[in-house]
Amino acid sequence: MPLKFELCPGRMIGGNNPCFIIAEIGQNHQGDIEIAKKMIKMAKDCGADCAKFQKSELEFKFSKKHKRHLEFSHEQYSELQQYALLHLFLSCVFKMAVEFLHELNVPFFKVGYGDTNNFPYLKKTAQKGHPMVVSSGMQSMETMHRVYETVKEHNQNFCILQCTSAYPLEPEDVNLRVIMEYQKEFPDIPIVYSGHESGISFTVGAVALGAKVVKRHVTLDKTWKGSDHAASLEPAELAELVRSIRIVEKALGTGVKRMLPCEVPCHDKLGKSVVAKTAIPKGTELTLDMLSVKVAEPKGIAPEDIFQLVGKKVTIDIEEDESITEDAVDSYGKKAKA
Ligand SMILES: CC(=O)N[C@H](C=O)[C@@H](O)[C@H](O)[C@H](O)COP(=O)(O)O
Ligand SMILES: C=C(OP(=O)(O)O)C(=O)O
Repeated sequence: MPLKFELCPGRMIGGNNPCFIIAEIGQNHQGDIEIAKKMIKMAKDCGADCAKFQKSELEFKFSKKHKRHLEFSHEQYSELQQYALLHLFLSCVFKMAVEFLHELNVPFFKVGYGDTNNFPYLKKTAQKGHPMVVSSGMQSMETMHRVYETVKEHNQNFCILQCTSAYPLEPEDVNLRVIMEYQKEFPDIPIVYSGHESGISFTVGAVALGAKVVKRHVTLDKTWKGSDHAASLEPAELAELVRSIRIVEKALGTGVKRMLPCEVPCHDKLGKSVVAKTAIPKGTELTLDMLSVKVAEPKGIAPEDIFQLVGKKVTIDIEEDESITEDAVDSYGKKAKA
């Protein structure tokens, strides 16, 4: 079962692939297509991997008067998709939108937390066969198990994201440890983080914990009217988030623990060796109380090998504080170490 899959054409996620960074434009375009285009360009310029919108079919979601001015038409979405200079995808929020987004052929489907436990919708979305990112805001682990089973039956390429549905999100409610719980509960899918906090630190922390995709709301101005702006990143913050994530990814390294070439100067200066605690005449059989560990020149036997010296004879006279080198010990060396 894949821990990695292609979320957008040519862009794998999961495993050691770079974290996929989604700039959520959502409804922060204020219903103005020119602002929407500006935001797509801004997301690209800041280094995000994708700009995301939310497509709702309002008659299925809300009563008649609800914020109609914030919703673009199908034609406008097609125009935006043409405009998009980077991978654009649109989140689907209700049944009819699934059909439209399928027609629009967006690279992947995002299920917002408002629909995560809407199982008929989830199944229908999964059956469309596009890769999926499913939010877990407002849900329980039990529901997320049902979500996993439901989607998995129809679609192997999906990920689940940790999200707390509060704007702006306070540190004590972020619950980044859920990322690790999901990694244990759902080991064959990538885990994702969607943040509604202000600032970038929790999102960077989520990447350090293994989030393979992150999603943050973005805005051109946090003071604009609307519920999401305050929990959104302005361009400079988005750019900083991308920079920080890329640095943290480098810092995550390989996980292989060994002395790295960059540590050699430090080891040359501060690495310790086994030295003689007192003068040791040639032919003496070594005991632990004859040995000490110090920074010494030249380097001698490494401290971790000190016990292997016990019972061995020295082949030369060794002075107090002098390093004990391999050459000075009878039958010491590779064979003794092995
Ligand atoms: C569930 C979902 O879609 N949530 C989205 C993602 O975070 C939000 O952007 C909402 O659309 C937004 O907060 C709603 O704002 P208003 O309360 O102004 O309609
Ligand atoms: C609600 C959404 O996002 P999230 O659940 O990640 O906050 C969305 O993508 O529309």
